[in-house]
Amino acid sequence: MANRKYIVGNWKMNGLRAQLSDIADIAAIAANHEGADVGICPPATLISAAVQANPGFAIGAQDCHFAENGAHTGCLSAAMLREAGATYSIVGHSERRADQQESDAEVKAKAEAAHAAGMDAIICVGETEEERDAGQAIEIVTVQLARSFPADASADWLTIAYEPVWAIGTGRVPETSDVAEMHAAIRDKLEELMGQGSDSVRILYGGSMNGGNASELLAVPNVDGGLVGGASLTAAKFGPIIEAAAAA
Ligand SMILES: O=C[C@H](O)COP(=O)(O)O
Repeated sequence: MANRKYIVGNWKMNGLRAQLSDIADIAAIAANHEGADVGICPPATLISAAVQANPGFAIGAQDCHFAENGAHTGCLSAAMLREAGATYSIVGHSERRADQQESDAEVKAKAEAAHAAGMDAIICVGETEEERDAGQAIEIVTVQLARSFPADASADWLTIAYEPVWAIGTGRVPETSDVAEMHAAIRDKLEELMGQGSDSVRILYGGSMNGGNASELLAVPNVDGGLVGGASLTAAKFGPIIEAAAAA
């Protein structure tokens, strides 16, 4: 089933208040391209201001804690982020899986916490270069997905992002045939995990997507959008990706 394309910009640890004007510029481009769904996940410090300045534009969080509250210094609960105005949260990004040793079980609990707080969730999965070279990419990613998969999952609130770790921020992009093979494997796994409705869950590709390669990547079967890092930081770079998604 063809899904409407969904493009999310993940700003990672980039952005001070001075960059709120970039979000406004991106929101304006998105408003002119109604054929695609577009959002930005700025640092948590900018969520509230970004939401207030851009009503109707989808601002998300980059992570949330799995607990409702408690002694977790420096962390933010899903309810806090929802109250700040985030309508969805990325969970399980590979940078967090690596830096914070986040387990699949934690990622699952985070997705469930996001949903319980009234947010949608984008669960990230992806293999390392060593795992791909060893021919294990599909096994690694589908097992990661199954173990990170939340209870009561529904396309109404769940999105999956496939991000090969070796393609993130490197300028390297997999062959489209490899992207197609992986997205088909994720689609099959979703059907196994969810049954009916699984074909409506959008599967994003992430890893060095830019204005030059977005059209080709978005044309791959089962690629329902993109999770974009570096090329989402300015309207000049993100605009062409939004245009490609709206035209896809
Ligand atoms: O969350 C976004 C991804 O990690 C992709 O980042 P990138 O577009 O800078 O490669």
